[in-house]
Amino acid sequence: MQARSDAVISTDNRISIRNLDFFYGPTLPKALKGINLNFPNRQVTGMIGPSGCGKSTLLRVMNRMYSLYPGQRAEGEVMMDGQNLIDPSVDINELRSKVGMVFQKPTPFPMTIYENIAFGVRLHEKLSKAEMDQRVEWALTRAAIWGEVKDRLQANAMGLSGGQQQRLCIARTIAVRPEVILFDEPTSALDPISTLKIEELIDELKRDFTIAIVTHNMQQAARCADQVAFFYLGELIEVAPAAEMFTAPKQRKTQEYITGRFG
Ligand SMILES: Nc1ncnc2c1ncn2[C@@H]1O[C@H](COP(=O)(O)OP(=O)(O)OP(=O)(O)O)[C@@H](O)[C@H]1O
Repeated sequence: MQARSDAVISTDNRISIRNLDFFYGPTLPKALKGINLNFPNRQVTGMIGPSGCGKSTLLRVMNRMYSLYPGQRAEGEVMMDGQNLIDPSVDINELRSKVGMVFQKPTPFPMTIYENIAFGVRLHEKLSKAEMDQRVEWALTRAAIWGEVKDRLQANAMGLSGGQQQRLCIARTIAVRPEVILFDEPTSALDPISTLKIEELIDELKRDFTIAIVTHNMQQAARCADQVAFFYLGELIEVAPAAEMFTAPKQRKTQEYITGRFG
Protein backbone atom coordinates (compact mmCIF):
# COMPACT_ATOMS: atom_id res chain seq x y z
CA MET A 1 0.00 0.00 0.00
CA GLN A 2 1.26 3.47 -0.89
CA ALA A 3 1.62 5.36 2.39
CA ARG A 4 3.00 8.85 2.67
CA SER A 5 6.71 8.55 3.26
CA ASP A 6 7.37 12.22 3.95
CA ALA A 7 5.99 12.07 7.46
CA VAL A 8 8.32 12.98 10.29
CA ILE A 9 6.30 12.65 13.47
CA SER A 10 6.57 15.80 15.53
CA THR A 11 7.25 15.51 19.24
CA ASP A 12 5.30 18.72 19.85
CA ASN A 13 1.97 17.21 20.92
CA ARG A 14 -1.28 19.16 20.82
CA ILE A 15 -3.19 16.56 22.82
CA SER A 16 -1.72 13.82 25.00
CA ILE A 17 -3.91 11.01 26.24
CA ARG A 18 -2.71 9.16 29.32
CA ASN A 19 -4.11 5.99 30.92
CA LEU A 20 -7.59 6.61 29.57
CA ASP A 21 -10.40 4.21 30.47
CA PHE A 22 -14.00 4.61 29.33
CA PHE A 23 -17.22 2.96 30.53
CA TYR A 24 -20.61 3.15 28.78
CA GLY A 25 -22.33 2.12 32.03
CA PRO A 26 -21.58 0.86 35.53
CA THR A 27 -22.15 -2.79 34.62
CA LEU A 28 -20.66 -2.72 31.11
CA PRO A 29 -17.06 -3.72 30.34
CA LYS A 30 -14.51 -0.99 29.62
CA ALA A 31 -14.89 0.31 26.07
CA LEU A 32 -11.40 1.89 26.25
CA LYS A 33 -8.61 0.32 28.26
CA GLY A 34 -5.57 2.28 29.41
CA ILE A 35 -5.11 4.29 26.21
CA ASN A 36 -1.88 6.30 25.82
CA LEU A 37 -1.69 8.31 22.61
CA ASN A 38 -0.19 11.63 21.48
CA PHE A 39 -1.65 13.81 18.75
CA PRO A 40 1.30 15.71 17.23
CA ASN A 41 0.70 19.36 16.48
CA ARG A 42 -0.48 20.04 12.90
CA GLN A 43 -0.26 16.45 11.85
CA VAL A 44 -2.91 13.90 10.93
CA THR A 45 -3.42 10.89 13.19
CA GLY A 46 -5.36 8.09 11.51
CA MET A 47 -7.30 5.73 13.76
CA ILE A 48 -8.02 2.27 12.40
CA GLY A 49 -9.32 -1.03 13.71
CA PRO A 50 -12.25 -3.43 13.35
CA SER A 51 -15.81 -2.45 14.11
CA GLY A 52 -16.47 -1.94 17.83
CA CYS A 53 -12.81 -1.51 18.83
CA GLY A 54 -13.39 1.94 20.38
CA LYS A 55 -12.29 4.43 17.70
CA SER A 56 -15.48 6.55 17.79
CA THR A 57 -15.60 6.24 21.56
CA LEU A 58 -12.17 7.85 21.77
CA LEU A 59 -13.30 10.81 19.64
CA ARG A 60 -16.41 11.18 21.81
CA VAL A 61 -14.19 11.32 24.89
CA MET A 62 -11.87 13.91 23.34
CA ASN A 63 -14.64 16.48 22.99
CA ARG A 64 -16.57 15.18 26.02
CA MET A 65 -19.65 14.33 24.04
CA TYR A 66 -20.30 11.42 26.39
CA SER A 67 -21.01 13.81 29.24
CA LEU A 68 -24.50 14.31 27.80
CA TYR A 69 -25.30 10.72 28.78
CA PRO A 70 -25.72 9.86 32.46
CA GLY A 71 -23.82 6.74 33.46
CA GLN A 72 -21.03 7.15 30.88
CA ARG A 73 -17.68 7.79 32.53
CA ALA A 74 -14.07 8.45 31.50
CA GLU A 75 -11.02 8.13 33.76
CA GLY A 76 -7.50 9.26 32.98
CA GLU A 77 -6.09 12.27 31.18
CA VAL A 78 -6.76 14.02 27.89
CA MET A 79 -4.23 16.83 28.25
CA MET A 80 -4.34 20.01 26.17
CA ASP A 81 -2.77 23.32 27.19
CA GLY A 82 -2.07 21.97 30.68
CA GLN A 83 -5.73 21.10 31.26
CA ASN A 84 -7.35 17.69 31.51
CA LEU A 85 -10.25 18.06 29.06
CA ILE A 86 -12.34 15.38 30.74
CA ASP A 87 -12.24 17.19 34.07
CA PRO A 88 -15.72 18.70 34.64
CA SER A 89 -14.07 21.97 35.73
CA VAL A 90 -13.04 22.57 32.08
CA ASP A 91 -15.81 24.64 30.49
CA ILE A 92 -17.50 22.57 27.80
CA ASN A 93 -18.10 25.54 25.47
CA GLU A 94 -14.45 26.49 25.65
CA LEU A 95 -13.50 22.87 24.98
CA ARG A 96 -15.80 22.64 21.93
CA SER A 97 -14.33 25.87 20.54
CA LYS A 98 -10.87 24.27 20.74
CA VAL A 99 -11.76 20.73 19.66
CA GLY A 100 -14.24 20.52 16.76
CA MET A 101 -15.85 17.41 15.35
CA VAL A 102 -17.06 16.34 11.90
CA PHE A 103 -19.40 13.35 11.81
CA GLN A 104 -19.81 10.41 9.47
CA LYS A 105 -23.10 11.61 8.04
CA PRO A 106 -23.22 15.23 6.87
CA THR A 107 -25.49 17.01 9.35
CA PRO A 108 -26.15 20.56 8.17
CA PHE A 109 -28.72 22.55 10.15
CA PRO A 110 -32.01 23.10 8.26
CA MET A 111 -31.20 26.77 7.69
CA THR A 112 -29.35 28.90 5.15
CA ILE A 113 -25.79 28.15 4.12
CA TYR A 114 -24.69 31.44 5.71
CA GLU A 115 -26.48 30.68 8.99
CA ASN A 116 -24.98 27.20 9.16
CA ILE A 117 -21.61 28.90 9.57
CA ALA A 118 -22.64 31.98 11.56
CA PHE A 119 -24.72 30.07 14.13
CA GLY A 120 -21.80 28.37 15.89
CA VAL A 121 -19.55 31.43 15.65
CA ARG A 122 -22.16 33.50 17.52
CA LEU A 123 -22.07 31.04 20.44
CA HIS A 124 -18.41 31.89 21.02
CA GLU A 125 -17.80 35.39 19.66
CA LYS A 126 -19.53 38.71 19.15
CA LEU A 127 -18.75 39.84 15.60
CA SER A 128 -20.06 42.78 13.56
CA LYS A 129 -21.99 41.98 10.36
CA ALA A 130 -18.90 42.77 8.26
CA GLU A 131 -16.69 40.58 10.45
CA MET A 132 -19.20 37.74 10.30
CA ASP A 133 -19.41 38.03 6.50
CA GLN A 134 -15.64 37.78 6.41
CA ARG A 135 -15.59 34.78 8.74
CA VAL A 136 -18.22 32.96 6.68
CA GLU A 137 -16.23 33.54 3.49
CA TRP A 138 -12.99 32.48 5.18
CA ALA A 139 -14.46 29.23 6.54
CA LEU A 140 -16.17 28.31 3.27
CA THR A 141 -12.97 29.07 1.36
CA ARG A 142 -10.85 26.94 3.70
CA ALA A 143 -13.37 24.11 3.31
CA ALA A 144 -13.04 24.36 -0.49
CA ILE A 145 -16.72 25.11 -1.12
CA TRP A 146 -16.83 28.92 -1.39
CA GLY A 147 -16.81 28.90 -5.20
CA GLU A 148 -19.81 26.57 -5.28
CA VAL A 149 -21.98 28.48 -2.80
CA LYS A 150 -20.93 32.13 -2.85
CA ASP A 151 -23.91 33.13 -5.02
CA ARG A 152 -26.46 31.28 -2.90
CA LEU A 153 -25.50 31.90 0.70
CA GLN A 154 -29.16 32.51 1.58
CA ALA A 155 -30.31 29.19 0.08
CA ASN A 156 -31.20 26.33 2.40
CA ALA A 157 -28.21 24.09 3.11
CA MET A 158 -30.36 20.98 2.74
CA GLY A 159 -30.38 21.62 -1.03
CA LEU A 160 -26.64 20.88 -1.32
CA SER A 161 -25.29 17.52 -2.46
CA GLY A 162 -23.94 15.08 0.15
CA GLY A 163 -20.32 15.97 -0.63
CA GLN A 164 -21.10 19.69 -0.50
CA GLN A 165 -22.98 19.23 2.77
CA GLN A 166 -19.94 17.52 4.30
CA ARG A 167 -17.65 20.36 3.19
CA LEU A 168 -20.19 22.80 4.67
CA CYS A 169 -20.01 20.87 7.95
CA ILE A 170 -16.22 21.12 7.82
CA ALA A 171 -16.57 24.88 7.21
CA ARG A 172 -18.95 25.11 10.17
CA THR A 173 -16.38 23.33 12.35
CA ILE A 174 -13.41 25.45 11.31
CA ALA A 175 -15.42 28.71 11.50
CA VAL A 176 -15.02 28.76 15.29
CA ARG A 177 -11.26 28.41 14.72
CA PRO A 178 -10.58 25.27 16.75
CA GLU A 179 -7.07 23.94 17.18
CA VAL A 180 -7.99 20.28 16.81
CA ILE A 181 -10.48 18.72 14.38
CA LEU A 182 -11.84 15.22 14.93
CA PHE A 183 -13.17 13.48 11.82
CA ASP A 184 -15.32 10.37 12.40
CA GLU A 185 -15.37 8.45 9.09
CA PRO A 186 -16.03 11.70 7.23
CA THR A 187 -16.25 10.17 3.75
CA SER A 188 -18.08 6.91 4.36
CA ALA A 189 -21.33 8.37 2.98
CA LEU A 190 -19.68 10.03 -0.02
CA ASP A 191 -18.87 9.15 -3.65
CA PRO A 192 -15.20 8.76 -4.73
CA ILE A 193 -14.88 12.30 -6.13
CA SER A 194 -16.26 13.93 -2.97
CA THR A 195 -14.04 11.59 -0.94
CA LEU A 196 -10.97 12.76 -2.82
CA LYS A 197 -11.94 16.40 -2.25
CA ILE A 198 -12.28 15.84 1.50
CA GLU A 199 -8.94 14.00 1.62
CA GLU A 200 -7.24 16.89 -0.23
CA LEU A 201 -8.93 19.26 2.17
CA ILE A 202 -7.64 17.37 5.22
CA ASP A 203 -4.13 17.57 3.76
CA GLU A 204 -4.56 21.33 3.37
CA LEU A 205 -6.11 21.87 6.80
CA LYS A 206 -3.23 20.27 8.66
CA ARG A 207 -1.16 23.37 7.91
CA ASP A 208 -3.23 25.06 10.62
CA PHE A 209 -5.03 22.36 12.58
CA THR A 210 -4.18 19.17 14.43
CA ILE A 211 -6.32 16.39 12.99
CA ALA A 212 -7.60 12.98 14.09
CA ILE A 213 -9.45 10.84 11.57
CA VAL A 214 -11.25 7.58 12.17
CA THR A 215 -11.47 5.53 9.02
CA HIS A 216 -12.29 2.00 7.90
CA ASN A 217 -10.51 2.65 4.66
CA MET A 218 -6.88 1.63 4.90
CA GLN A 219 -5.97 3.43 1.67
CA GLN A 220 -7.46 6.57 3.13
CA ALA A 221 -5.40 6.21 6.30
CA ALA A 222 -2.31 5.67 4.17
CA ARG A 223 -3.08 8.72 2.00
CA CYS A 224 -4.07 11.13 4.77
CA ALA A 225 -2.31 10.18 7.97
CA ASP A 226 1.16 11.05 9.21
CA GLN A 227 0.85 8.57 12.06
CA VAL A 228 -1.60 5.68 12.38
CA ALA A 229 -3.01 4.12 15.55
CA PHE A 230 -4.44 0.60 15.47
CA PHE A 231 -7.11 -0.30 18.04
CA TYR A 232 -8.44 -3.72 18.93
CA LEU A 233 -11.08 -4.58 21.55
CA GLY A 234 -10.75 -1.23 23.33
CA GLU A 235 -6.94 -1.28 23.43
CA LEU A 236 -4.38 0.68 21.47
CA ILE A 237 -2.24 -2.09 19.99
CA GLU A 238 0.25 -0.04 18.00
CA VAL A 239 0.98 3.50 16.84
CA ALA A 240 3.57 4.29 14.17
CA PRO A 241 4.33 6.61 11.24
CA ALA A 242 1.99 5.67 8.38
CA ALA A 243 4.72 4.29 6.11
CA GLU A 244 6.01 2.05 8.88
CA MET A 245 2.54 0.92 9.97
CA PHE A 246 1.57 -0.27 6.50
CA THR A 247 4.88 -1.84 5.53
CA ALA A 248 6.38 -3.16 8.76
CA PRO A 249 3.88 -3.29 11.62
CA LYS A 250 5.42 -4.57 14.83
CA GLN A 251 2.42 -6.40 16.29
CA ARG A 252 0.91 -9.55 14.82
CA LYS A 253 -2.65 -8.30 15.34
CA THR A 254 -1.89 -5.13 13.35
CA GLN A 255 -0.39 -7.19 10.56
CA GLU A 256 -3.43 -9.48 10.45
CA TYR A 257 -5.78 -6.52 10.31
CA ILE A 258 -4.02 -4.54 7.61
CA THR A 259 -3.59 -7.59 5.44
CA GLY A 260 -7.33 -8.22 5.70
CA ARG A 261 -7.16 -11.41 7.73
CA PHE A 262 -9.90 -10.14 10.04
CA GLY A 263 -12.14 -7.14 10.63
N1 LIG B 1 -24.07 3.85 23.53
C1 LIG B 1 -23.42 2.72 23.84
N2 LIG B 1 -23.77 1.97 24.90
C2 LIG B 1 -23.10 0.84 25.23
N3 LIG B 1 -22.03 0.37 24.55
C3 LIG B 1 -21.63 1.09 23.49
C4 LIG B 1 -22.29 2.29 23.06
N4 LIG B 1 -21.67 2.76 21.97
C5 LIG B 1 -20.65 1.92 21.72
N5 LIG B 1 -20.64 0.91 22.62
C6 LIG B 1 -19.68 -0.22 22.68
O1 LIG B 1 -18.37 0.30 22.82
C7 LIG B 1 -17.45 -0.41 22.03
C8 LIG B 1 -16.69 0.54 21.10
O2 LIG B 1 -17.62 1.10 20.16
P1 LIG B 1 -17.19 2.22 19.11
O3 LIG B 1 -18.45 2.73 18.48
O4 LIG B 1 -16.30 3.19 19.76
O5 LIG B 1 -16.36 1.36 18.08
P2 LIG B 1 -15.76 1.77 16.66
O6 LIG B 1 -14.38 1.22 16.64
O7 LIG B 1 -15.92 3.22 16.41
O8 LIG B 1 -16.70 0.91 15.70
P3 LIG B 1 -17.18 1.21 14.20
O9 LIG B 1 -15.96 1.11 13.38
O10 LIG B 1 -18.14 0.10 13.93
O11 LIG B 1 -17.83 2.57 14.18
C9 LIG B 1 -18.25 -1.49 21.32
O12 LIG B 1 -18.14 -2.68 22.04
C10 LIG B 1 -19.67 -0.98 21.36
O13 LIG B 1 -20.60 -2.02 21.39
